[in-house]
Amino acid sequence: MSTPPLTLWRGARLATMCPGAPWGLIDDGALLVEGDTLRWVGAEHALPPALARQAEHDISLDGALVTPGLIDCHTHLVYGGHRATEFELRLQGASYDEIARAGGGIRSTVTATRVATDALLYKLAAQRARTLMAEGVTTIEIKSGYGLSAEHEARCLRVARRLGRELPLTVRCTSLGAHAVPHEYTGRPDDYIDAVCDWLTMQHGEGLVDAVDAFCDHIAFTPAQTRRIFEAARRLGLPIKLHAEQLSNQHGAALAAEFGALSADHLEHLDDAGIAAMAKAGTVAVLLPGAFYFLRETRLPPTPELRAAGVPIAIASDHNPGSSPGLSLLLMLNMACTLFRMTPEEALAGVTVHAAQALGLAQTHGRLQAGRQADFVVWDLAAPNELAYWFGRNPCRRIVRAGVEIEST
Ligand SMILES: O=C(O)CC[C@@H]1NC(=O)NC1=O
Ligand SMILES: [Fe+3]
Repeated sequence: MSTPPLTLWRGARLATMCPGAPWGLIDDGALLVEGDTLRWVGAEHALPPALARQAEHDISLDGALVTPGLIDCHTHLVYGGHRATEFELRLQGASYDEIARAGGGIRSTVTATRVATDALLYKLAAQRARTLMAEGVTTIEIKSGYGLSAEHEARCLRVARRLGRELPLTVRCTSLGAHAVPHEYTGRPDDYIDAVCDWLTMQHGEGLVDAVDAFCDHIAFTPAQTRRIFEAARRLGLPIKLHAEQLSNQHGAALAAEFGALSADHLEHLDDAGIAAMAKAGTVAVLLPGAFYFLRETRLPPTPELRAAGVPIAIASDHNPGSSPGLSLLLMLNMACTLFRMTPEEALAGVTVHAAQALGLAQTHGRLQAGRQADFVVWDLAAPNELAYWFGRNPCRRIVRAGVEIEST
């Protein structure tokens, strides 16, 4: 079998995000790409001449900044309809909780999603994915959670899987049946949890699931109900994640850590016991500044305490129609610094190294390192801290995903 061609990208300022230097920075760097993999990464002067001579393509980047492909590790990209009217109601004083309890919120998007055709759900989700991709996103996690029945949850996961097949994008699918109780199960949450556990087996059998998630909060599911979802996931050998401590402290993060969760997400109400449990389990804290901002939250996630405890912090868009209808992961970098007081380097690690870890991709994605998938972005920027500094500007110049340059849309 013929070996794939080697392409040399030289004259780059590499923010490798590898340990050893801030940003893993290599000023006069080079990448050697073989097929979909990084074959060599380092200072250009150290590149073995014999290896350089094998390159069929030689591209000079004139000192441009290059980072790993960006990873959006928490989205709800597949849904129908929108919630702009709810946005107006909240501006007039209604709370997110009140709207949800009155049957709006997630349930209203479930209604719109169930009546949407597969073709429309795919078209809408693909448009959203391409918007994220235009900013250098090469990996996206996509949750279900707006179908809330065996049929419609599977439909949404199939749409997500199709995005990974048809777009130059790595897609990880997360089953989030325990997002809300659908109207047909009103007053019967435990019966609904039974149904979710049952259809999880079918989804897994069809290859639709990479991880399982739930919404553990006072307006959603209890820790006991969440535990049943986790036990079903464990029986299927599926990793878990959790929407935890977003609106109240249900000690969901500690429960997620008990099950060795890949991540616990939101975390505005996370306490010291939850932080310690996450640190011990190696569970990633996924912070979602878009939801914090859009819901006008005031309680900050405990970033200093997470940092002190050594809990890896990831940042994601949480794109969804109710709490975070934004499609700019770069803006999330700025918000992570401006609102959550993370450093620009922590924010970039949050959408590369730590986001990869939150998706179970810690060995293959998130760093510019030999042996990893060749996902990288060339930026019209000189310094890596500019990525969190500029907002409302897209400085992405060229995107390579799995060794193939993506035509900018
Ligand atoms: O409002 C929605 O449609 C989803 C909101 C989203 N889901 C969740 O569990 N927390 C959130 O912020
Ligand atoms: Fe979410």
